[in-house]
Amino acid sequence: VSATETRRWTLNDFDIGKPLGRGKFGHVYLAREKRSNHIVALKVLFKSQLQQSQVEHQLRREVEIQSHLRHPNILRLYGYFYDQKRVYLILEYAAKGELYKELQKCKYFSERRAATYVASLARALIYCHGKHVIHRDIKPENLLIGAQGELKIADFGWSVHTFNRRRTMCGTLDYLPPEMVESVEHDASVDIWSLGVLCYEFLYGVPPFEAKEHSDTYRRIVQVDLKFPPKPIVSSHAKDLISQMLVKDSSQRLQLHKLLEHPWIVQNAEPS
Ligand SMILES: COc1ccc(C(=O)Nc2ccccc2)cc1NC(=O)CCSCc1cnc2[nH]ccc2c1
Repeated sequence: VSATETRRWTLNDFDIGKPLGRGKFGHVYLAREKRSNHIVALKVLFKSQLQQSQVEHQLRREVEIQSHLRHPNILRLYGYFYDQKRVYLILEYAAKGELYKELQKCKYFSERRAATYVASLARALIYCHGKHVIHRDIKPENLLIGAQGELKIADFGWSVHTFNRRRTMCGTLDYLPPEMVESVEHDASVDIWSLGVLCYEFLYGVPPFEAKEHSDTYRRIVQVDLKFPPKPIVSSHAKDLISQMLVKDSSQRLQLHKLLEHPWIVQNAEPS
């Protein structure tokens, strides 16, 4: 299923399997490309809904962004096609499923598992930033697990090229950094903040600024009200790394390449 093939895909090229999930704009199915027997995820989007939500341009831009991204920790978009009523995205299938389900099952991850995931996400984000793409939506719901247990950033519903930064609010508040919650200009350092929130949630099972009311979460984010509970026991290296990422002044946040040299990552992440 090489994306370079400029062939016109049609539905007849695929055997459709079980539903994998339901997104806002449509359903996702397991599918097998008939000639290669390659297993993929086929996302079906209804043109009517895309038009209603005026996201066709965003989808086009996203397909454009995705077609240039090739990284082991970024879910591939192999290609797309459409018919009268629907647009079909041919996506990589992540055999071990959704990360947030795994996190719910384990409550929280070991330091080795958390560090391995954080390191692979850091490498994927360094790669994206190198291509002037900031992701801005790094949260458990947007992460999948590949057949070898590797993490895949899977949803580019909100990725933008840095030159046209948008300020629309996306997803839950929990993962947004102060500059987005206060909707001021932002840059690639938003991904470092979100990675810090994710690292905290991997280790404690809950995001750091969680609160009952949106207004309380908002206040805890802008005040960077960061607290480390006594349980589960987490190493001081891990807390030090999180404290260097969840910094209000985006210019003072730990740089992603520095993260890969942090003692907690060096001592705990599996070699890639
Ligand atoms: C690169 O990825 C994507 C690229 C684009 C879009 C998208 O919909 N863009 C959009 C739509 C409308 C308007 C504007 C933009 C979505 C994804 N990614 C997913 O949807 C992830 C889960 S579907 C795949 C998949 C794989 N492997 C699995 N294993 C278990 C479940 C599962 C599920």
